Amino acid sequence: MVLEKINQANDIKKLDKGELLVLADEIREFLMQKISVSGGHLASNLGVVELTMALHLVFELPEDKMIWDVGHQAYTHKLLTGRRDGFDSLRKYGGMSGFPKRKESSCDAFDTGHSSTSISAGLGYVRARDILGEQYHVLSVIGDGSLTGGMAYEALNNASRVKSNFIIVLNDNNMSISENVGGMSTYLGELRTNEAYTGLKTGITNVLNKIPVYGERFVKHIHKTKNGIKQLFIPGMLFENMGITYLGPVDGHNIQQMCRVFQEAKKLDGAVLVHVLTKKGKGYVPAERHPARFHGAEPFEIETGLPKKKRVKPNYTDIFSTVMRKFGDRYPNVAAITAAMPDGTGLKRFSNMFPDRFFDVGIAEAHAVTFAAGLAAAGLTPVVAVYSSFLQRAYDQVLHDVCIQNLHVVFAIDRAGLVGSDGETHQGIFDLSYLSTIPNMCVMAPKNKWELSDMMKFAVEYTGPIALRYPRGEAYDGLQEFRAPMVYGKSEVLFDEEGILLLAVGSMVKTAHEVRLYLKKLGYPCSLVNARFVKPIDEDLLRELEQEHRLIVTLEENVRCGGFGEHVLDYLHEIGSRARIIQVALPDDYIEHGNVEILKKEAGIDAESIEKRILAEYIGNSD
Ligand SMILES: Cc1ncc(C[n+]2csc(CCOP(=O)(O)OP(=O)(O)O)c2C)c(N)n1
Ligand SMILES: CC(=O)[C@@H](O)[C@H](O)COP(=O)(O)O
Ligand SMILES: [Mg+2]
Repeated sequence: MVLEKINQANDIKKLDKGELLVLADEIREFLMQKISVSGGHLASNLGVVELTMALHLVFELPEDKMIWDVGHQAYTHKLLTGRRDGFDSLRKYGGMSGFPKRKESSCDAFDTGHSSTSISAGLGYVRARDILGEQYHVLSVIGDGSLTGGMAYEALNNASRVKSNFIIVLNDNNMSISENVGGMSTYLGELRTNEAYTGLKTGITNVLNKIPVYGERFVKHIHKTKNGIKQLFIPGMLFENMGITYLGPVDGHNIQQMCRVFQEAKKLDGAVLVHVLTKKGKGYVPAERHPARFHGAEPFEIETGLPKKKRVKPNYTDIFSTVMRKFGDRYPNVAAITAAMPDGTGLKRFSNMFPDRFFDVGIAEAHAVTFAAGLAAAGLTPVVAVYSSFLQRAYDQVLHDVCIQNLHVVFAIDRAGLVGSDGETHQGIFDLSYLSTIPNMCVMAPKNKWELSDMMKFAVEYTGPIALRYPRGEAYDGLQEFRAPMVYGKSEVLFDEEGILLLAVGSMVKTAHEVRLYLKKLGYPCSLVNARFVKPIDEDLLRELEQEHRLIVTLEENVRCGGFGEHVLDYLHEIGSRARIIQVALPDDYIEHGNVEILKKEAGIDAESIEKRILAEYIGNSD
């Protein structure tokens, strides 16, 4: 196998042309075999096999700095830098990350996970290189979807001022996770289908393929100047007019052609954008046909493309999706917004039924929030459906544009809590903290699937900024007998006893229920309260219950710093409570990838760890 000859960076340079073609096939086969077992970002990775090979043929690693935007497409890069064995533990606890990680390899120049950061980071490298008088190349590889993110434009605006070489590779597969959106996408589409380009491409192919030796000399000759290059390629005037040299479009599955263009790009002064055309899912028919389904794939059968595990119970996203579909009919003023995640957030059904009130704004969370503020100011009821970790992008917009004006924007925050295999960039473990700091904001978390629906109704009928957060994965369908009406700022008492009080938020109500059953078996009376509201906390109830309980345990799937437990503790301190407090929360740290159950155990927020902690505290202080 040719792939076995690749054991470290730059090994690819030792292969001949024939072996390179075999290697591309072997990489695709390898990725399909591994990802069909582990799950992972298949379609994006299949699309960039040749592109990554060409980059590794032209650049020197780790000296040159290669920055992958989002980083979900860096599997071939990992393979070409000696990490083949890591694929057996891909995205597993303690195993290889699904994203570039500086601590994993010296060939990973920058950690990514969230989109549209690569040009800024690359420019930072360029400026530092020049100040320090160092000599290496910097290249940022960004997808067409990621080019819809505001940071990318801010970075291009600054990149146009740089005088030394900086290469931006635009990997254009005409897809984000779903269809790409917006004016830039349309512009790239025009470049792709430009008749003149199609004609020239034929010309280039003729030159390069039919008369290889003389053709190559000819190409070399006219490549000597920037203008010469432009004779071969149609300039992307938008970039050119900004001061960024545009090369392309180039066939992203033709290694030789890409190598030539990258060699030329290396010679140019200033920022240069190489526009590479690829096919998402290339080489695996189901992924080519359904790139969105194979963007982030669960383990699947290679023959059919179908998932290995059939989902029996709905997840929280499904419930949200159903509710939004109903609300579209019931509330004509409700509009829905997503930042490039119509499938992931469950808004697809709403978009099909109510296209006029649905907005996919691209990977633009900050814009999504201020856009929602505008809709709210004008009389609509916007629901921003967004993953917890991506909303981090829009903290100021939530504060400055929504909350200061006390506008009625609903934030439906999915993937709140530990998400698992995507790891630290994607864990949704900070939202309770960062949202609780904002005046006027109301923050809720449902205990089960019915409460998600009730909270959505409450949120849509409320009149100010309001957020509800729910986790990735299967919706909890226990405790269905408890469905007290929603009242602003009021918690729900599930069991009222004495001694120990478990005060749990959202997903942790299920865990607290398990803990309570265990404690009851041991003979300890135990109350259980579903907090429902994290902001404001139910102070009246706390004042009442702290009298009857010697130990109060707060439980949340959020970092301890600034979280629910701290707010409760603060209040209890204020009223001079003498109750003992245990805060069950995540540590002040980033949590790596892995199975959620393992991560919970590691962090001490699983039922067993909590039981041990409570018993130690309660029995140790039982006199
Ligand atoms: C800030 C942020 N929002 C949303 C996402 C989710 N996301 C990951 S990849 C992706 C699409 C990226 O499209 P593109 O850059 O074209 O890469 P492709 O998958 O097409 O190769 C999205 C929306 C993210 N990673 N970061
Ligand atoms: C790379 C990225 O940001 C997304 O593809 C993310 O991995 C999706 O996560 P879910 O699988 O939870 O939708
Ligand atoms: Mg794309």
